[in-house]
Order: sequence, then C-alpha cells, then structure tokens
Amino acid sequence: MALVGLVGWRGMVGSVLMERMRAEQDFALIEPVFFSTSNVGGAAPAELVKNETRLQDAYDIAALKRCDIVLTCQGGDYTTEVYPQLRAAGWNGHWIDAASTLRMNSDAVIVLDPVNLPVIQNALANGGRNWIGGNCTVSCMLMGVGALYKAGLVEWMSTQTYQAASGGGAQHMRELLTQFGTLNGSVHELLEQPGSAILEIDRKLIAKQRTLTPEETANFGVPLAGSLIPWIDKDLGNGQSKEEWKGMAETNKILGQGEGFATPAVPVDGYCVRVGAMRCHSQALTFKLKREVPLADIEAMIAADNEWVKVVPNTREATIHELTPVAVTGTMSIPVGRLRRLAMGPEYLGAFTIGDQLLWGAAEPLRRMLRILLEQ
Ligand SMILES: NC(=O)C1=CN([C@@H]2O[C@H](COP(=O)(O)OP(=O)(O)OC[C@H]3O[C@@H](n4cnc5c(N)ncnc54)[C@H](OP(=O)(O)O)[C@@H]3O)[C@@H](O)[C@H]2O)C=CC1
Ligand SMILES: N[C@@H](CC(=O)OP(=O)(O)O)C(=O)O
Repeated sequence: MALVGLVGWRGMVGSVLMERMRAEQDFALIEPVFFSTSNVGGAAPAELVKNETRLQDAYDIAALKRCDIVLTCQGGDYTTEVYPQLRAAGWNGHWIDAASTLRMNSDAVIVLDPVNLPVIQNALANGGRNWIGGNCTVSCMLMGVGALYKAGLVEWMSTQTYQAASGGGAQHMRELLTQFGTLNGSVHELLEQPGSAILEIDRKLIAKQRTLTPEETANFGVPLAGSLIPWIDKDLGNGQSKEEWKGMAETNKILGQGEGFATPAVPVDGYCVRVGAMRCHSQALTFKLKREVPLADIEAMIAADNEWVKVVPNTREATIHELTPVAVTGTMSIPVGRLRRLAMGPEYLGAFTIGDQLLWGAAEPLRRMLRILLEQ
C-alpha cells in the first residue's frame, strides 16, 4: 500500500481535502503519514491512521523521503524550502501540491483531470513526478467552460472575476465577517427604526468604513465589507495583477498549449476583483469564438463535458436561485449560466460561472490526482 505523506492537512484547504478523502474513501487505499510544522510527535487523526500514529516533522527530509507520494497544502513558503531539499536528497516520489510555487516549472503539470487527463497521462508516461493544483479561478472556470477550449472554438476570452474572501485564507474570511458586524453595529439603532432616513444610515456607514482601524483591515488592507477590491495578488508592474496574469498562463498550460507545446496559446485577459463572498469565485466571461455556433449546441457541449458542470437556463428565476455563491458553496457543482450571444457580433458569447474555490479551486484536483497515481 502506498505510503502517502500528508502535509498541511489541518489548514483550511487541507481540511476540505480531508473531508473529500473521507467521503471518497481514499484512506482505504493508502497508508497515510501525517506531518506537522507545529506539533511534531502529537497524535495523528485517530480515525484515519493505520500504523503511523504520530505526527512527523514536516521539515524532516528523511521522514518525507520514506513516502511514495507527498501531498501538501501547507503553502508556498513550505514548498520553496522543502521541495528542493527533498529532490536533492534523491527522492523520486510523486509531489502533489496546492501551492503555486512550482506551477509553471517545465517538469510540473497543473492538474485538473476532467479537463486535462491526456496532458497528465502524457506526463506520467514520460516520468512526470510533480503535480500542482491550479489557481482556483482558472480551475473553476475550466471546469465550467473547458468544453469550448477542447473543441478548439476559443479565439480569445476575457474574464471579469468576483473572488471570495477565502482565496486569501481563513483570516480573510474572519476579517470580512468582522467588518460586516462592525458596519451593522454602527447603524444598528437607525436600522431598527422603520422611519429613519436611508441617507443618514448611508452617511454613518461610509464614515465607519473609512475609519476602520488597521486591526480591522489587517488582512485586506482596506475595507471589503460593503465594498470591493479590484486587485488580487502581486503587482507585476506592467498594469496587470499576478492573479490576472495567471488567467492566460495557467489556462494554456492546463490545456497543454502555449509555451513549450505545439499548439499556440489562446489569449485570456481581464480583471480580477475581490468581493464580499465567502468561498465561491464567480466570473463573467466574454468569448470571441472562431466561428458562429448555435447557442443550443454550445449549451449541449458545455453540459456534456463533465459530470459536475450544470447549464443554468438564462432566465431571471433560474439565475438568481442557481447561479450564486450561496447556491454553490460546499457543493461540487459548477453552474454555467447567462449564456447568450453578445451585441458585438455572432461569434461573441457571454457566460457566467461559479465554483467553490476550496473544492474544485483547490482540494479536489489534488485528491483526484492522488487517485490517478494510486490506480495506475
Ligand atoms: N486559501 C485558498 O483559497 C487556496 C490556498 N492554496 C494553497 O494552500 C495553502 C494553504 O492555504 P490554507 O489552507 O488557506 O492555509 P492555512 O493557514 O489554513 O493552513 C496552513 C497551515 O497553517 C498551520 N496552522 C496554524 N494555525 C492553524 C490553525 N489555527 N488552524 C489550522 N491550521 C493552522 C497548519 O500547519 P501545521 O498543522 O503544520 O501547524 C496548516 O497546515 C496556501 O498557502 C496556498 O499555497 C491554494 C489554492 C487556494
Ligand atoms: N489567489 C487566489 C487564491 C490562491 O491561493 O491562488 P493561487 O493558488 O494561485 O496562489 C485568491 O486570492 O482568490
């Protein structure tokens, strides 16, 4: 039975991964070794362990070297420090990682098997050992509209995202909720009076938003509750955010096209925006297709692509009930709706899609890669 080292299993992404592994009974197929950076020697989760009952040191290269597979959700700093040492020590096992650190390396595959199983299989056949989860926004988008790319229909795509607080991590989710509470508290009394003036409430609210303390905005840097932040990740210095850059780089790498591949890259660009949702990333997509395709064919193609995608009828009722973060959170469903031809011309297609960024955006592609390795 494969010895699988689990690092970062206690964090937010790791906890979602553990839930999914339990639900899919993956633990029946492995001998898990739980690692820790903070509680070495502590008890591993009793209901999941077999023989390896103690938490191992996640920085102990010899302990990691014993594993056939290491699956980490510990984060980029951990990967940067440990991965090169482990390979330098001669370890030839499979490294599965949620962090972005190794994603664009030529010897790494960005894994999203419902979309790129052939790319994964090809890399496996060629001795691939590094399997990295994609950016959450990109993975959720491709789970929804990957069919259009697979059919070679996309000339270019522009995406405008509405990304949840969870993308920044657990502290960001807490901060958003705390801000909502603080803002509510600042106008609570006026809200209770049906006759109070809404503009008075609004004045008080904006005054509170503008005077939130550094502690109240420690993670986002500015208020998010009742606002939005049109910048995610680093400033690349060319007007683009790193999150926006990932849209084109990762979409094409996942699909096995662009730099290093025979097929040219499809241009992907747009704006990535943080909004006050908790854990679902949403995005409005504009496609320029290579040719005009009937809308019914597009819908059928998208619906048939994988078992999780769901085409939502482009009506108000269906949209407001089925195409929201509230509807999607905690589910594996990837709804795609608002599908319609745009005013710019017959080849222009609009769509809106949502995914739980901790499931398809982070944990699930890693879990499925583990299964692929175990079942080969
Ligand atoms: N958040 C996201 O949306 C996404 C994150 N990722 C990647 O996954 C990495 C991990 O993200 P995320 O899970 O959000 O990070 P977390 O901060 O939730 O967890 C990371 C590690 O922090 C340690 N830790 C310290 N205090 C606590 C605590 N109170 N509860 C739980 N763990 C704690 C744990 O390590 P230990 O048990 O060793 O102490 C844990 O494994 C990211 O750095 C990123 O690379 C990828 C895609 C999306
Ligand atoms: N950057 C994403 C979350 C994330 O972790 O992305 P990446 O895995 O590409 O670093 C967000 O903030 O919503």
